[in-house]
Amino acid sequence: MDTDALKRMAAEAALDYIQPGMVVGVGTGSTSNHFIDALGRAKISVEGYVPSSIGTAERLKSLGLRVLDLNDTGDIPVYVDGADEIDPHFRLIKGGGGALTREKIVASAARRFVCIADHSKDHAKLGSFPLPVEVLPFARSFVARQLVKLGGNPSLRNSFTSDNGNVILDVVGLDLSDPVAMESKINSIPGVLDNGIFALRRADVVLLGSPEGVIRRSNAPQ
Ligand SMILES: O=C[C@H](O)[C@H](O)[C@H](O)COP(=O)(O)O
Repeated sequence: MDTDALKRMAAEAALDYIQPGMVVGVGTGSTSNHFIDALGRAKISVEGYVPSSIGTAERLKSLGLRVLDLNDTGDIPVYVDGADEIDPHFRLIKGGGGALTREKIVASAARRFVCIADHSKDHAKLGSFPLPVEVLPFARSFVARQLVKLGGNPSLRNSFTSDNGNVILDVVGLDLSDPVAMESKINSIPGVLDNGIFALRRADVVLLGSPEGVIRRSNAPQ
């Protein structure tokens, strides 16, 4: 079974967490795109969807699904999104597609975060995927120097501007053995919008597509 089929399997399993009348947060990326397509087929009568990126909003609209502005909703019952790495404590690295800042905002506004991925994203510890950091263009070089002081080796993502008009530094070499501490340290650098460590706001449920079926892990009472 190819990776895309495993992503689709996890995405379709996330429909179990969607109830009529809900406001649903929707992530970004290829796995989230499968989730959007599954929503389009399922036609659940939700109140609407809060997208984590312009691309996600466009895909939702193209399927006739109602898009809501986060500023017009209260707390969101559920957020569904993919990840680049997942550790056994439900902590994540995200931002391979550069949508990490809005993703973290919508995830933080959600009462339950359901993370969907193929099983290759499952890692004993975080750190093999280069950590995306969204940075104001004005502060790019300054932030890069601070990341080097933290032990990292940043490189500018080529020809990429985020939905918020910013650049992404992809950082290798950081010690992520304490993800909460590193998430906070990086975010305290002036000019950093956010970074792709999701440890302060972890996933609550992880659904992994695997050749044996969907592996379900839960971090919270259902
Ligand atoms: O910025 C992008 C997101 O964090 C994605 O959710 C993440 O990169 C996973 O993407 P994919 O589902 O395409 O593997």
